[in-house]
Amino acid sequence: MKILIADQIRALDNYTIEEEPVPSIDLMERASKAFVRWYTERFNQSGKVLIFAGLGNNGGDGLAIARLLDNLGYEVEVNIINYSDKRSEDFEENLHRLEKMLMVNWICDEEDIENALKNGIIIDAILGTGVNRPLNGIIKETILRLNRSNSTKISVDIATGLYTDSPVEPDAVIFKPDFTVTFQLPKLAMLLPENENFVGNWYKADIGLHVEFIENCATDYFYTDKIQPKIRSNFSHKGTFGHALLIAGSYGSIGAAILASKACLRSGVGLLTALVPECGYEIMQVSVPEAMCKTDVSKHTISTLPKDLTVYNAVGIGCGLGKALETVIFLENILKSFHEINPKKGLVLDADALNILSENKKLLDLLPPGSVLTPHPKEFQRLAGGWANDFERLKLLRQFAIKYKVIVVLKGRHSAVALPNGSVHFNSTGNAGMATGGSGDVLTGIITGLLAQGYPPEEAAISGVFKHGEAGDFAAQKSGQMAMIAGDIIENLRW
Ligand SMILES: NC(=O)C1=CN([C@@H]2O[C@H](COP(=O)(O)OP(=O)(O)OC[C@H]3O[C@@H](n4cnc5c(N)ncnc54)[C@H](O)[C@@H]3O)[C@@H](O)[C@H]2O)[C@@H](O)CC1
Ligand SMILES: Nc1ncnc2c1ncn2[C@@H]1O[C@H](COP(=O)(O)OP(=O)(O)O)[C@@H](O)[C@H]1O
Ligand SMILES: [K+]
Repeated sequence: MKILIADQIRALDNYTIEEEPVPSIDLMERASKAFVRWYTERFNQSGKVLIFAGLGNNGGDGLAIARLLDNLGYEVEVNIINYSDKRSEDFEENLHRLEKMLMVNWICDEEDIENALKNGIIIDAILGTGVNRPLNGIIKETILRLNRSNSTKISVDIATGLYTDSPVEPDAVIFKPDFTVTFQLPKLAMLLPENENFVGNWYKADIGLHVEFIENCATDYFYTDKIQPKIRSNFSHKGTFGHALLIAGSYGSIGAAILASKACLRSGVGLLTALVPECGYEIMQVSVPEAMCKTDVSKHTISTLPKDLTVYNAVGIGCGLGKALETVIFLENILKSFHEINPKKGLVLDADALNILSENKKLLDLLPPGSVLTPHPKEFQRLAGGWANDFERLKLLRQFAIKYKVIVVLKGRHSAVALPNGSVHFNSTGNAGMATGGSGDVLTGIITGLLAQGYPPEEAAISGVFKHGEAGDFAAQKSGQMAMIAGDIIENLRW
């Protein structure tokens, strides 16, 4: 699914109005009905609904929502923030329709704000995607006061004051909803960690905007909400699904090799060999009998390039690897020789493999094109330097992927997969229960397994991240986020 910028969304609205065709007031009605559907599935008629509306189309939505909820028997109070003389046509029309049924309150000063605040659910329809400057005056005062309320708060389309696709000023006043119900497409701002408080849990409400227009819109940002794994042929055999090599573990971190190996096996790979330090041999053989195990000459670390690398279809390096000097030399050697092994082979680099790259930046030039790097934010910072805000981080991420022709998975809520063509695919699955040691090792195993089966690296990364999060969601359903551990993600992988 595409993520569009505010100007494109406006053009999409207008195109839908002209081409469907649908009068804009009816499109607003459709959007408001979609919101009301979401609302009535979650909240019953007990208690008040306090709607705070602006004077543009987001405000128009708010007034239509008020009328629809009133029709359904909800006790609705409408407060219009009187911040300007300008009103949109559809706002005026919805005000006209509403005033036949309900009295509205006009908020002009602080006393009006205090009078409007009662017990009830707060719906923010003050400003939407049209916001283009920091809030001030009566809107700012209203938002400051609403944010102090303990009531449940819901934003229509996007929180008032939050920019759709650029950073907000550090001291900006922005509405802080518990929920956002956004129309048709996710907005970029909602996927960035720094905006967490200005988004809450967000939901998408389909309002039937023009599909062909969306298809033709150019964008670098995508949202992965489904993937299509390959079907396994009935006549397939283990040779069909590739042979993966995982190079992982050091003394005290053999568990990382186990987690990555099990995840790789549960992602459909034909054969798996794990290369671990000598101290890991028995642990691996006992814990993961399905994998073959090779050991390094070094007792506690990985130090030496295996001789028969050409056998493998994909190699994953880094989980629990450590940063011993001999391991640094090993990584340099494998990067140097990788293109000779076979340029089509996939390579995944995670954890200490990335930390070694950060501490030896000249090694970055040896990265084989199409490699998959899976840093968490700290690892990415070490690799690429710091940033002032999440939009700048996104820019760095894209620049890094383009410069080194690699795929970078920046992990977290809505992990961002940046491709060498500069596009970024945000993931939809996963939950905070996955914020636990070893979850990243599981992801490395999954992506390595997909690469070994012949998935192109871009697809292996996007699909692997999606399935990893989905398995985390299944695990959380069973044991709850607090109780789940990385091994549960593996147990809940379903393809
Ligand atoms: N155009 C359409 O057909 C549809 C629009 N919809 C709604 O319309 C919203 C966008 O509506 P608008 O483009 O009218 O914009 P808004 O309602 O977000 O804002 C209204 C106007 O306020 C002004 N403004 C911007 N920043 C301000 C600030 N800080 N203080 C005071 N005024 C400020 C701008 O002139 C802006 O156009 C969407 O978020 C969505 O809720 C939906 O009804 C779906 C259909
Ligand atoms: N709040 C969250 N929501 C969704 N996914 C998360 C969240 N926290 C962590 N994850 C996922 O869990 C994994 C953690 O990886 P990482 O930090 O490398 O863990 P480790 O190094 O312990 O293996 C990543 O794939 C990340 O996307
Ligand atoms: K809003």
